[in-house]
Amino acid sequence: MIEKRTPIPVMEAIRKVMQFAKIGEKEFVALEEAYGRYLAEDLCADHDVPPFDRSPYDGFAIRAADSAAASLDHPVEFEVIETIGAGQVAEKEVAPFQAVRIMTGAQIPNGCDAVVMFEVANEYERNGKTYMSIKRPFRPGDNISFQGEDTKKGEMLVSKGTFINPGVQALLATFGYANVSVAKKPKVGIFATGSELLDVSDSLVPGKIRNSNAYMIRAQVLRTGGIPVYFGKLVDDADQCFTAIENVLEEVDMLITTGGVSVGDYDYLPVIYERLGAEVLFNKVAMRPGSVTTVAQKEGKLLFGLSGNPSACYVGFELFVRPVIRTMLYSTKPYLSKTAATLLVDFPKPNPFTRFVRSYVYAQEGMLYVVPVGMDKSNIVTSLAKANALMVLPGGTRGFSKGDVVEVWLLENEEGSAQ
Ligand SMILES: Nc1nc2c(c(=O)[nH]1)N[C@H]1C(S)=C(S)[C@@H](COP(=O)(O)OP(=O)(O)OC[C@H]3O[C@@H](n4cnc5c(N)ncnc54)[C@H](O)[C@@H]3O)O[C@H]1N2
Ligand code: MOO
Ligand SMILES: [Mg+2]
Repeated sequence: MIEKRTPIPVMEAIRKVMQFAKIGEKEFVALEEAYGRYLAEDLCADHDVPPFDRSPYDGFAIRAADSAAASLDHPVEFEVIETIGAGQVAEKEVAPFQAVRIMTGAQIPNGCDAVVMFEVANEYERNGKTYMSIKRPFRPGDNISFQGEDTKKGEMLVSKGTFINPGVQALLATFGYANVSVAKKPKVGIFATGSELLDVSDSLVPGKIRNSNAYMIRAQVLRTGGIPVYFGKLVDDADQCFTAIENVLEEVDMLITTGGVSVGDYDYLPVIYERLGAEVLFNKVAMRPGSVTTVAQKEGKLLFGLSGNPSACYVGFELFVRPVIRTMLYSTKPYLSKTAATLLVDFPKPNPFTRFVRSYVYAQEGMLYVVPVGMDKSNIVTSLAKANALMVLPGGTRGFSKGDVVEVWLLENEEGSAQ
């Protein structure tokens, strides 16, 4: 007699797992290494940006009041007393009807309050001196990039848990973070179980298949921001699996196994959890694929028993492992980003359990559309290559039609979702 398992709703299963999700630790990395990491602290402006009034153009800095009488018929003349480039500061006092030749990015000289672009000035020499004239008045503030106009000292710029993209890198550099406080990447152990598994470089022999889950999961861990630690594959032998798993538990923040979680004669994970003294949080989820997904915890450390079937394994990772990793990376939005899209084909299968259909979402003329990719069975591997989303069809529904608006969870969107 096999043990009877009671499926629990997906959201309840996720909640159970998340009770054991921990906030991670911090570490410092050089700014050059920070791209792709997650901020461990809020980023606040500790000075104004720009830090001084500066010129947004190449031209002449003037005192706007001097230009008040300028017109087409009566140009006003200024003596050009100095030239400054970006990084230089004017040395001379600017008296009435004097100007400083100034380049983009240079600090506005004291007393000046407007910039005249080269294109609207007429520059000439007379008696060994340089002059320029203009034919229209300028107001104070014309063509000035003001101190603090980008951001003011004390403003919160980016919060803890934010993915460091190239824009965040620019901010970190602007505020002088040669070293950046980032979330330490969690170490995620991986075992693939199954006596049928060949190494990637092996030729096919009768009854055996190549181990694809290990490489898929490695990539999913990397995509999520963790460090995959692949311990290799295990044959379906309870003792060997038990010893191997027990030996590595200390080394990792969480452990993923694939395969061996169902009710087959060689599915040893249930026995192994028992021998480890781990508490099984659930061993059946009302979802397809991945209904056999089992999660256990030992002294707060999560053991994810993902299905051996590739699509079920993939979905199990995204639903249960991803939010745990992202929480360790300080994310307040650890779940997959959620949105809605218009279904482009009929999907007549009824859904006794909530179905996560590997799908492709795309935008066209301001609308989002979704199409399932490949065959919707949990042992399918090829559909995964085309999927950029999971279409979520709630349990208890009778099938969906072309034109229906359905929920989709995005697999490759960095933003994430708070629930
Ligand atoms: N009597 C029942 N049989 C099954 C049930 C059930 O409820 N009652 N559930 C089915 C469902 S649903 C799934 S999903 C699978 C889950 O099986 P396991 O998690 O125990 O995984 P295995 O038996 O080890 O393997 C299943 C399948 O996946 C292939 N596999 C395994 N590892 C890999 C790998 N690393 N790379 C690629 N493919 C892998 C394996 O060869 C099998 O074909 O159980 C159903 N049975
Ligand atoms: O767990 Mo199985 O993936 O439901 O197909
Ligand atoms: Mg099995």
